[in-house]
Amino acid sequence: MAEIRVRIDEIDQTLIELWQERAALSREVGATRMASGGTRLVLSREQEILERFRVALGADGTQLALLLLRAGRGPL
Ligand SMILES: O=C(O)C(=O)C[C@]1(C(=O)O)C=C[C@@H](O)C=C1
Repeated sequence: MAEIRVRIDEIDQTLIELWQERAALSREVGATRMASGGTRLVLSREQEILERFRVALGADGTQLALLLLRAGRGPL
């Protein structure tokens, strides 16, 4: 049981780091696009991402993807 908890904690730490990395990359892409006159959001891309998470994880995947997208773009 202790061993399993060690692995769970490792996974959680990786998830936290990936979350932070994704949010930073998302902000970078958004800033680059806006600097060249583009839009802040790309809804077709967001749909693709939502669909990928939904197919892989079901309804929870959709909720997770919504949170990921929100973390990258900040408040609307
Ligand atoms: O892929 C992009 O073009 C992004 O800007 C990244 C991202 C994302 O976080 O996945 C963020 C905002 C856009 O609306 C779509 C996707």
